[in-house]
Amino acid sequence: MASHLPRRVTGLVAATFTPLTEEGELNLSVIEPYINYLGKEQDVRNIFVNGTTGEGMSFSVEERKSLAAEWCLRAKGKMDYVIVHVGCLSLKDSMELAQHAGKVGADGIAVVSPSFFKPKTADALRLYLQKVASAAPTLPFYYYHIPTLTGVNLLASDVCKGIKKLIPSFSGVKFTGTDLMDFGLCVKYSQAEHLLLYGIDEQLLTSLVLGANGAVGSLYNYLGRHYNKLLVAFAEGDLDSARACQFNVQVFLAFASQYGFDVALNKQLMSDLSGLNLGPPRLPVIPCPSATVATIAEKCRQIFLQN
Ligand SMILES: CC(=O)N[C@H](C=O)[C@@H](O)[C@H](O)[C@H](O)CO
Ligand SMILES: CC(=O)C(=O)O
Repeated sequence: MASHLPRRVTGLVAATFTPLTEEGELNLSVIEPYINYLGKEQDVRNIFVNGTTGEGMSFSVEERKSLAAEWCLRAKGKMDYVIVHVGCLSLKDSMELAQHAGKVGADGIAVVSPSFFKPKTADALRLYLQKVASAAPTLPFYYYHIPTLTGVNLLASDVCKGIKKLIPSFSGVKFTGTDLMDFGLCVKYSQAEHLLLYGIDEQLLTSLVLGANGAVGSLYNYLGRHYNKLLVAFAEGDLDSARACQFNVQVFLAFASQYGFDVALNKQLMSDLSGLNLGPPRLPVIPCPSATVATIAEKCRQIFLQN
């Protein structure tokens, strides 16, 4: 086991989309240019793969392994930190993916709660997370809290209680929720021991005030540079500029929401804005009409190229 402390992830973490061919198969060849784009064009040095944005739950264990291996391989020397999401409905599948993530060189793993049979108590969820973590005991472990998608409404601050004793590799929470009291309690109880990564990009600024250590989200794929300005402004105490950055994102998302902003639209928007060909989403998600994507991409350029 390494004698040094695990490196800490800070700043922006792009939750990557999964590149597919027109036929809906993995398109691994896009991963290397994707990583180059994030580094060079967006100044983003951390990635979170196979999560919500990456439609991770829609892929088979084998596909998820291929993706994790390729992202880790191509990220070497270019990204500072790769977190692989390994949550599944089956505990055994998650354990297999956790072990695999360690073998291919991930810097950390994250796990959502199972969402068909749901844990009824924080205790039950902690025991589940402990099992997954035990398959890769030296890999930094993150709990991924996303109640709107899992339907598991346990407070993250309850899940984190005493978790370090159960999971020695516990390193933090990816908190994708709007309950800022729960988020605040996570920060308070962590006592700076583990990280709080916030996951609702449109209200990142609020989480920074409460002590977020970093941000994981889909918008950092194409608005990384913009969000880096927000982080700098906040760090310098320039709240007017930080708010202006955040409000621009809110104006943009309010516009995009009128068209039903979802992972399909988001992925197609990324293809349009980056020039990468990420392909369609996987069923049951349905692609968005290209005219709609073009309208939203245009709005995005209008807002963010001027500011
Ligand atoms: C539900 C979902 O996908 N949440 C993402 C992260 O967890 C966010 O990055 C959102 O995509 C983003 O905040 C836009 O709503
Ligand atoms: C957005 C996000 O954090 C995820 O894709 O899981």
